Amino acid sequence: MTQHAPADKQIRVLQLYPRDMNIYGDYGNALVLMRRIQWHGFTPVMLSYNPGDEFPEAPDILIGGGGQDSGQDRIQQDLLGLGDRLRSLAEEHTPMLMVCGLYQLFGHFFETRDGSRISGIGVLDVETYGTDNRLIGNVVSESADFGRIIGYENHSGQTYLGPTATALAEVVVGEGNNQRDSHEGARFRNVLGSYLHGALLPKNPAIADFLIGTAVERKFGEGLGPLKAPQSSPETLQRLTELAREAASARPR
Ligand SMILES: NC(=O)CC[C@H](N)C(=O)O
Repeated sequence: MTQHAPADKQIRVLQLYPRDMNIYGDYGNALVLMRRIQWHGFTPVMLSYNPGDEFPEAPDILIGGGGQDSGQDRIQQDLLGLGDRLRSLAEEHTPMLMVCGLYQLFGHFFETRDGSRISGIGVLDVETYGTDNRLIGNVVSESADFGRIIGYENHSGQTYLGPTATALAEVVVGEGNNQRDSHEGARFRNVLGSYLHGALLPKNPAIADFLIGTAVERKFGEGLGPLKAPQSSPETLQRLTELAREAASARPR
């Protein structure tokens, strides 16, 4: 079986700020994308961007993870410098997944508990306020676009959607964006923001395939075929995913 697609069929995945923004298993999202891109018959290319780097050309998918408030503070200036470029990519329907700390900074701002503001780039119409309450534990949520989304939250910031934001999902178990409404995450075009780590994509392959399928459609004008994993049947992969989802859903918070 051919495991490698021709080099011209590359899908370029760009990880934003992996040095500072990459906790609670977020790197697993990058690994899942690499593997599934290959299983879908394309060549994955992993790129990283840290403060001061040259921004890689033509990324097809962007991902970003969570971090401490101090990490968010460290990347703030650099991220603001990328604002125009990232807003254009979002407007052009580039698929992106931003988790927790970078979800907050893809919004307008994160106001920490001491009242200082870490500015965001406003791709998503959301605002975040630090609180004394840390929201921790597994989350089960329902999304119109992706079905049941399961993950793990750990944040003290609480996020509120503005008038032009759409929630990614509604929480069934856990807290999600905040303790007042039941929203989890946000979506603008193909940009998904979510509080869920764990990592998110191993337990939610529907979201991984949305990111990959959107990238493939935009770049090559074709849809995704069936998954071809060299060592496992699709049924085995499905079963492993289900076991992980069941285990996470059954754990107490
Ligand atoms: N897990 C995270 O990314 C946390 C983000 C932010 N520092 C908060 O506590 O809200």
